[in-house]
Amino acid sequence: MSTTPVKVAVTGAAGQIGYSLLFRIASGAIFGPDTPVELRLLEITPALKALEGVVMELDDCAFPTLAKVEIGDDAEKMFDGVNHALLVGARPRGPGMERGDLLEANGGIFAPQGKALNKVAADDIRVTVTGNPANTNALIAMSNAPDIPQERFAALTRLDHNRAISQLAAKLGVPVTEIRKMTIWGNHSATQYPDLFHAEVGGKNAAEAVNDQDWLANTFIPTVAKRGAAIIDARGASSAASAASATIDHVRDWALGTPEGDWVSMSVVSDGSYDVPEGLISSFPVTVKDGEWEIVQGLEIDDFSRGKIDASTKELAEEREAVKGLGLI
Ligand SMILES: NC(=O)c1ccc[n+]([C@@H]2O[C@H](COP(=O)([O-])OP(=O)(O)OC[C@H]3O[C@@H](n4cnc5c(N)ncnc54)[C@H](O)[C@@H]3O)[C@@H](O)[C@H]2O)c1
Ligand SMILES: O=C(O)C[C@H](O)C(=O)O
Repeated sequence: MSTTPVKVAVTGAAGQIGYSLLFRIASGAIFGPDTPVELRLLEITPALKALEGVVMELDDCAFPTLAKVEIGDDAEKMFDGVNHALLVGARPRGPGMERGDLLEANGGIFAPQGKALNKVAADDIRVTVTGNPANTNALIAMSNAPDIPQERFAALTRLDHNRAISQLAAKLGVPVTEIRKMTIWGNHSATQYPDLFHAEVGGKNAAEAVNDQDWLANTFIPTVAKRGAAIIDARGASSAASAASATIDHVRDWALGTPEGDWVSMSVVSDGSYDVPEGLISSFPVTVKDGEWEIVQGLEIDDFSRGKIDASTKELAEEREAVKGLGLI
């Protein structure tokens, strides 16, 4: 086992997602069995007692890969020297709300956290935002951290990506392992566009394998895009274990690379690729090598897909204007 632990900060560590996420990270699910991790857990002051209980449970697991755990309510202390920051801590939406409705309540969390990361994080810091509205919260954190390269900020659309794979596999009666090159475009919101035209099933085009435009447009896309709301409706609380699992998948692939012949969906800063306005944090198909992501280039975008991508990025542009208005960027 290597001796230098990877330092991973998790915010909102006493919350629902935290309760799934921490144990997976500590058990080596991101960096593997030979890399120790040090956890830095940030919470608001009233949640620190509950967090102490979670740390007692982490201790009781005796994970060989867990080198150290620190907890606290001071972002600058918790983020000091961290290599990965998983920004989960934010209020979840309730029934009848859209994620964008959380902008005012949650946006304010990400400006000071961006500033703290800018000041004290390690030079190789990578920041993943799970807390909603994830894309615009990532934009806020990025905009408040001018010394960290913009490419080091990402928002989570891996849960949507995994949901899309699962729905497609169920429709075609194939294992999820048959599915490659799934893409979520745009915002982690009801306007997101899960794209079957570039996905593959057993090496063949997924839209052709489905051969049912009505299912694709009127069942598949809304089922994936509204899955979060369906879970809130059924569970009375927003997705937690699946969100934690997607966060693990996202950080692992960012750190260790994407598999040959496949790509993943990550919300990253747009360089204008696919006519997504520059500077927005929008979901794209990406490959990762040596810790650096690249947007997959050269995919043909037909009129149907164009309309869907434009609708979602228009919403992201509106969210950007809203947080400008709130003075957060
Ligand atoms: N991107 C995605 O795919 C996805 C999926 C599921 C949930 N989410 C979002 O993740 C967020 C967390 O969800 P949850 O179910 O764990 O919520 P939760 O309410 O159970 O936990 C949130 C935790 O964040 C803490 N917190 C609040 N402000 C903080 C701050 N400034 N610093 C540190 N911690 C702070 C709270 O004390 C709480 O313990 C929500 O915004 C939810 O909507 C995103
Ligand atoms: O839907 C939500 O509000 C939670 C999360 O973003 C999800 O997609 O499950």
